[in-house]
Amino acid sequence: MTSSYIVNGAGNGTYPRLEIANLMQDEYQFSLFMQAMSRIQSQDYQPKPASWQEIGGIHGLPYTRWSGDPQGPDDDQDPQGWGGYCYHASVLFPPWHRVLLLLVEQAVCTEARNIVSAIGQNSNVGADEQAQWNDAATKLRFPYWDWSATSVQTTGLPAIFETPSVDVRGPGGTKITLDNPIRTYNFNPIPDGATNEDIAGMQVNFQDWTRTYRWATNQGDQTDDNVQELNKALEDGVDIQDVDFTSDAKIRQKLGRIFSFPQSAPQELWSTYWDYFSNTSPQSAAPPDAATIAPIEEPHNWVHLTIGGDGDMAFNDLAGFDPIFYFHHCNVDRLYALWEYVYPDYWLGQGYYDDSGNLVQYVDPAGTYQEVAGTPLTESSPLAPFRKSDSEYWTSADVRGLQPGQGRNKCA
Ligand SMILES: N[C@@H](Cc1ccc(O)cc1)C(=O)O
Repeated sequence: MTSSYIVNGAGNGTYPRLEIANLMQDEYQFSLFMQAMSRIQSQDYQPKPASWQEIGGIHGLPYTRWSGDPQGPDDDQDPQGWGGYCYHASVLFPPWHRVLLLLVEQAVCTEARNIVSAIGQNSNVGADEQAQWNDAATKLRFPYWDWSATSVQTTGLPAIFETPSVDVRGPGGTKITLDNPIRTYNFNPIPDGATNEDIAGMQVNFQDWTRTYRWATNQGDQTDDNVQELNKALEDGVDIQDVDFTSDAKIRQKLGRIFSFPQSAPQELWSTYWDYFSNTSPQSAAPPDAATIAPIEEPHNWVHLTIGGDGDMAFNDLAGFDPIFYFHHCNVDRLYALWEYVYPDYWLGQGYYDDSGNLVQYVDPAGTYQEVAGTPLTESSPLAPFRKSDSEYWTSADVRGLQPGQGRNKCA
């Protein structure tokens, strides 16, 4: 049997994830990041579990096993329910996506180190320059896009996400021109199960579209991103039939409410507050301030819709293929880390307390590829398909918190 692809993050010590604009200031890191992204998106990239096609396919479609977990089940365990691996509307929403980010970061940083090793063979590269590349490969982390910055209201989506080609620094002062790997992903192949449909009067053609789109313009061969419409949605919001593409100002306002939790709630409400922070469909009874707090998942959903329009990011099934998904989730993960720092006690643990003081377990609301709906969820539930060893999956407890003593947080 082929072995599992063990997820252990970027490696090489602890370095900050940078905002995309800051990453671009570092020519060496930015070059390695963009080259590594291009390479993992190429056809037949090896190792296969670290290829974009495979990583992108974990979240939603295709409803098949990720090649990094060959010991996982062969089939969708709950064909009536959700068929991807991701958790939404669930207490596991923040930690599951945290581990997905460890995987994509590992794939990119590993490839960046491969690029730097090859530079080491290049006789036009002197010792000083080699040291710069080595340093960049050590420090590189997956960048985030701060959609919560006020500048987004006026400048919209940063241009780097839309420019068709990008020049980066090559070895020995050369220039490398890349098809921009963070603008779109070219499917290889289009995921099984992708459909063409009419959604709120917008025709989406996922079964035919050979690449990811944001606010896809028209159809057939003419399809492209409609950045103007995307930016209009970010700046002012757009309503199409019943779908609300929320403006960035409203998204930011909603985000503020995730930091309006009470500072020191009684212990029996700790898990309830996690429930009301982590997801849009809490299972515990509403705490006293339910009307003023908000879950991180909600502004997160709005960003998906506003960036995607009638394109991939707006659909759980396909969002994971658009490169911007991971910049968005890196920002969500950053906000989640800040929240953990402010509210270190609030945590799902083993469940919540009901009115009679009984401990009640959360359950998986929708099922996943690996799990049937109704399965109990605790801090020890496996976050499939991510393995921390051949015999164990990562758990939420493993990736909990920034405070000393919380979780085991061993990801360097
Ligand atoms: N389905 C979410 C938005 C969303 C889209 C894609 C995702 O991966 C996640 C969330 C909503 O309608 O609010």
